[in-house]
This record gives sequence, C-alpha cells and structure tokens, in this order.
Amino acid sequence: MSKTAMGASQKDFESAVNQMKLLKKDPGNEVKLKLYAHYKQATEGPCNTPKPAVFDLINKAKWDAWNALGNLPKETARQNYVDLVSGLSSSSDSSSQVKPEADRKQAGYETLVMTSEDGITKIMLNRPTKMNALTTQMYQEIMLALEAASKDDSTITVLTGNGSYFSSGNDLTNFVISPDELEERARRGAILLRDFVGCFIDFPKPLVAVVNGPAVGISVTILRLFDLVYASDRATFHTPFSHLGQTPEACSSYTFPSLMGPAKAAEMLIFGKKLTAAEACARGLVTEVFPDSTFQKEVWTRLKAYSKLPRNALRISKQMIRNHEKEKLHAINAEESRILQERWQSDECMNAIMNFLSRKAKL
Ligand SMILES: CCCCC/C=C/C(=O)SCCNC(=O)CCNC(=O)[C@H](O)C(C)(C)COP(=O)(O)OP(=O)(O)OC[C@H]1O[C@@H](n2cnc3c(N)ncnc32)[C@H](O)[C@@H]1OP(=O)(O)O
Repeated sequence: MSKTAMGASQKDFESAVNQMKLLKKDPGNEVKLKLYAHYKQATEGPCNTPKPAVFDLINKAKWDAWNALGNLPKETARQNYVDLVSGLSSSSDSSSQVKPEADRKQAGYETLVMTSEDGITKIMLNRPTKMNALTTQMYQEIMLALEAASKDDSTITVLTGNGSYFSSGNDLTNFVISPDELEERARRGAILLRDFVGCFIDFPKPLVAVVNGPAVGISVTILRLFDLVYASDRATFHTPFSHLGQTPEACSSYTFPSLMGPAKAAEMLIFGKKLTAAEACARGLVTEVFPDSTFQKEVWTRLKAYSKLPRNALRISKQMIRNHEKEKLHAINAEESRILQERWQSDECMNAIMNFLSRKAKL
C-alpha cells in the first residue's frame, strides 16, 4: 500500500480494515491491541470512554492501549494502522503458501532457533525484544523441540536465550482474556504447564541450561530439572510468585527445599528474593558461574568437550541419577498445576497481571 505525502488516505484505511477481516493467521494479542488502539484513534480521536473495571481484563487492556496513544493525530493513527495491516498481510502472504509437511517441520519454529552440531542440539528462546517471555506457542514449540532432541543423534541438549535475558518467565499477556473465558483458559493453562514440565522430568539425555542473562519465574524453577546449569555473572534468578498472586511450579515446591533447605527456598519461593548468579551457585541451583565477557566461549568449549564422551554412558548415568524421583516429580507437578489453575482465577492474580500490563508494576 503506497503512502502519500499526507499519509494514508481514507480509502487506504478502509481497504486495510477490510484486509484485516480476511487475515487467516491470528496476529496475537499484542498486535491486536495495537490495531484496536490505532483504529479507535483514527476513527474517534483520543480515548473518550470511561476506564473499564479492573477485572474486566480484556476491555481494560483495550482501553489502556487506546488511552496510551494520547493526542496522536487521527491521520497518523490512520497511517500507523495501514502500515501495521500491510506488515501483517505480507507476512501472512508468504506463510500462506502451503509448504510440504516435511519442509514445515524443518523450518518449524517461530519462537525458537534450533540447531544441531558437534553432538550438541541447541534450543534458543528467540523473543529477545520481549526478554524471551514464554507464550503459549513457545511452550508448545519447546515441547516439540525437546521431543525432537530426545530422538536425534546428539549427545547433549542445551536450552539458552537470545539477547540480554535468559527468559522473563511466563508471558503475562497470556492472561489478556475476557472474564467469561477465565475458567477454561486456566484449565488449559494447567494442562499446558503439566505437560511442559513433564517433558523436562522425562527428558532422557543430559540437559544443559546456558543462562545468558536474568531468569524469572518458570525459567528459574525449571532449572532444577536440568543436569548442568551454567550462568553468566550477569544472570539473576527471581521467582516473584507471591507478588503475582501465584504459587511455585516446575516441581520447585519440592526440589528447591531439598536442594537448598526450606529456609532458603522460602526466601525465594514465598518472598521472591532475587539471587545473583553467585548466590544461586552457592545454593546449588547453578553449577558454575562465568564472567559475562568470556561466558559463551568458555561454556561452549566445555560443552564441545563433554559432547565427545560416550553417548550411551552419559544417557544411562543421567537416567540412573534421575529415575529415583521421576514418579514423585510427576505427582508434584500435577498438584502444583492444579493449585495454579485455581490461583489464575483469583483476584490477587488478576490484579497483579493488570498492574504489570498497565505498567504500574515491574519486578
Ligand atoms: C502456562 C504455564 C504457566 C507457568 C507459570 C509461570 C509463572 C511465571 O513465570 S511468573 C513470572 C512472570 N514474569 C514476570 O512477572 C516478569 C514481568 N516482566 C518484568 O517485570 C519486566 O519486563 C522485566 C523486569 C523482566 C524487564 O524489565 P525491563 O528491562 O525494564 O524491560 P521491559 O519491561 O521494558 O520489557 C521489554 C518488553 O518485554 C515485555 N516483557 C518482558 N517480560 C514480559 C513478560 N513476562 N510477559 C509479557 N511481556 C513481557 C515488556 O512488556 C516489554 O514489552 P514492550 O512494552 O512491548 O516493549
């Protein structure tokens, strides 16, 4: 769609609105909120409706997005809307050409980069501008990637993050839903969580976390299910569950007390104390800390050497260490997921999410 010196014409705008109706792929909540806000600004001007009630999550998120545009001129909003739709249409045009199943599986992941060389399969979380926050799609892709890695001929599997963060944990926009969807979404979220954590409990090969930067929430608790955790000295480890009206997951209600003792576990899991990499190492959550300046070089040199060790011996030793606890871990995982299903429907949790989304609270 061409721009004129005056920006998008009314005709361009109307055509973009129609194009949106034909879009095959859901562009995600974040883009939908931006489109909504620019549409309202282009057609009605600055936000002019009363702020919805705090528990009306979906309308509140829409109102916030529109209100955030302030006095943006209608013409600019119109142009932004047209640009947004045009970006979406071109990406969906290219992805709508149906690829053969085999090709799609190879090209595969939208939120991860998966590579395999020197006996190491690397799964890299790839949403660096969102601090690798974990969307529903990402949980699903990680499960698929782990399944593929468990069957490939690599010796070691590595999980790491692209950009400055390892991961900021669960993507809080997963919770932007209308109140009548809440119960069903919480139910599905609990199943997703149980299956996701289950993949780590059952993973058959040595699994290594290369923690390139800060880790939050589930990206911290899951670490106890890895065999090695290497951290940059820039990494921090933060589990602010109570602040979010939530409770521990990934078996951490059991693994953390048994790893560091109940008093230290309580400091992290109940009171949300953020640990430095050195503190996490002292508590046994991290295997070794490296200076950030040499982190990648040192870690990958080490892992390449380990990957040359006899593959079956590594795999069997890992299973011998882990098998004692497997059944117990699955039971704990199921119970933690059940409790979170209830928590996600609580006022405490909804308030905390709204505070983050309206930028009132950050960790
Ligand atoms: C179904 C399974 C559920 C499993 C249960 C799991 C529970 C958890 O993991 S609880 C932990 C949840 N995570 C958080 O509460 C972190 C929230 N994020 C933050 O507090 C901050 O973003 C930060 C401290 C991680 C980073 O702050 P800062 O360096 O100032 O960067 P920004 O806040 O500007 O972030 C850049 C960009 O990324 C978006 N983002 C970051 N983290 C998340 C997140 N967890 N969920 C959604 N979005 C996130 C942030 O909103 C910014 O986006 P834009 O404003 O669009 O640039």
